[in-house]
Amino acid sequence: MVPSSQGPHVNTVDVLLGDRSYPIEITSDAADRFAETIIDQLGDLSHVLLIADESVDQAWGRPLAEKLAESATDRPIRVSATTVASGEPSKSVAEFERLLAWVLSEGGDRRSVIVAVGGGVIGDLAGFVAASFARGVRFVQIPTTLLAMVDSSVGGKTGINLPAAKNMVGAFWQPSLVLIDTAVLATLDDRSYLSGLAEVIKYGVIDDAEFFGYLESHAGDLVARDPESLRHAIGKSCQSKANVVGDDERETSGRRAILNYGHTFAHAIESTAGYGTFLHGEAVAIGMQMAARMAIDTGMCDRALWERQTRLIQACGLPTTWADAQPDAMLPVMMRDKKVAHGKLRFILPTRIGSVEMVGDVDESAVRDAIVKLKK
Ligand SMILES: NC(=O)c1ccc[n+]([C@@H]2O[C@H](COP(=O)([O-])OP(=O)(O)OC[C@H]3O[C@@H](n4cnc5c(N)ncnc54)[C@H](O)[C@@H]3O)[C@@H](O)[C@H]2O)c1
Ligand SMILES: O=C(O)C(=O)C[C@@H](O)[C@H](O)[C@H](O)COP(=O)(O)O
Ligand SMILES: [Zn+2]
Repeated sequence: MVPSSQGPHVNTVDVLLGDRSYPIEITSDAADRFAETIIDQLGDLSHVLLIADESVDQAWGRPLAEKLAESATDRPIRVSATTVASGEPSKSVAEFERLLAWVLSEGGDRRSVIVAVGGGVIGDLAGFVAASFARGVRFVQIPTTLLAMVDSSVGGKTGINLPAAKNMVGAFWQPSLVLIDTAVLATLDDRSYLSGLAEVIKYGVIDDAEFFGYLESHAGDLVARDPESLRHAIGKSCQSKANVVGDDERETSGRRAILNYGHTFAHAIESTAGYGTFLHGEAVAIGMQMAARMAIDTGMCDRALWERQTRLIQACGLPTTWADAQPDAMLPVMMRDKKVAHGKLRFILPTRIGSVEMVGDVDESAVRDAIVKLKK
């Protein structure tokens, strides 16, 4: 991304959904232009409600709020701002209710626009507030973690957790705009950063064998946050997700369910370990290993896939096993997965690198075996 006299280079990926289409703008060192971009792209904008993760508020939330208030001198914009405590426990009914009350007390109405500044927790939570308040107001995603840049800010799945079921309450509600500035990642700790690489690896396994090969040869660069490899990985991931969501916005045809690879296990890992014990990406890494293990054991894929996936996950500094995994605790939680149909679990399992299938009618013993085999 080379800055020029016209301003920084912007790589745009479009999510094509008819009248709900929107651009994902990927830039570096351009966050000071976000206020202008929001004003230009959203048009009729009189009130912005900015919801930021407390850990990025000072560096990114407040400066954006000030710029928004200053930018439109001809047509002043009222800006309200609040913060949310960092971490998965904030994706709760209590925090959702607090934010709805806050929007109301700030005089929010159907013309208000919610701007989410943070990782997947803030995007999911603030997006659900946007989907719910006054039966839906527009919202903008400004992702500040790698995971949010490559996955959660795109596609319109918003929601919160119930104590025993991850993402169980929510809505499909598309953002009007996604603004990514990779410079924001400079303050992200290594554990949270690496967690985002799990969802990047997911796109390689489910959709794009060539990209998987790229990740194998650039894992070291990505772990070291090499800017060029990072921009490539973010662009490819957003394009894969945009294609899938464009084909099946609400997971009705089954196509979108491929984005759930590893997630039936991952959500049970997050929930049974206690929200916040594992970062989402860490649980997805272990969940993809459990799913690949099931695929080998049921003859759906060969061992080579398993070996390549294991090596890549490990090269990205992510866990591949969970010593405390308890099938008896995980199975009841898995039965609340949103892919369950007619009381039966359905899994996304790989057939080869770049291709997965939805599989129903899996024996419970195969699920238990996969969990136990990854219990090291
Ligand atoms: N909606 C979707 O399609 C979708 C997709 C994938 C994941 N998710 C959800 O996203 C959540 C995980 O997202 P996440 O990994 O971004 O976690 P997160 O939002 O909890 O962020 C991780 C940590 O990084 C901190 N942080 C964020 N940006 C920072 C920055 N720039 N500098 C310093 N610290 C920063 C946060 O305070 C937090 O402690 C999970 O709840 C998961 O279910 C949703
Ligand atoms: O966008 C999707 O569709 C996904 O499945 C992306 C996942 O990475 C993400 O974790 C999502 O929130 C899981 O959705 P859920 O429907 O299983 O709760
Ligand atoms: Zn995920």
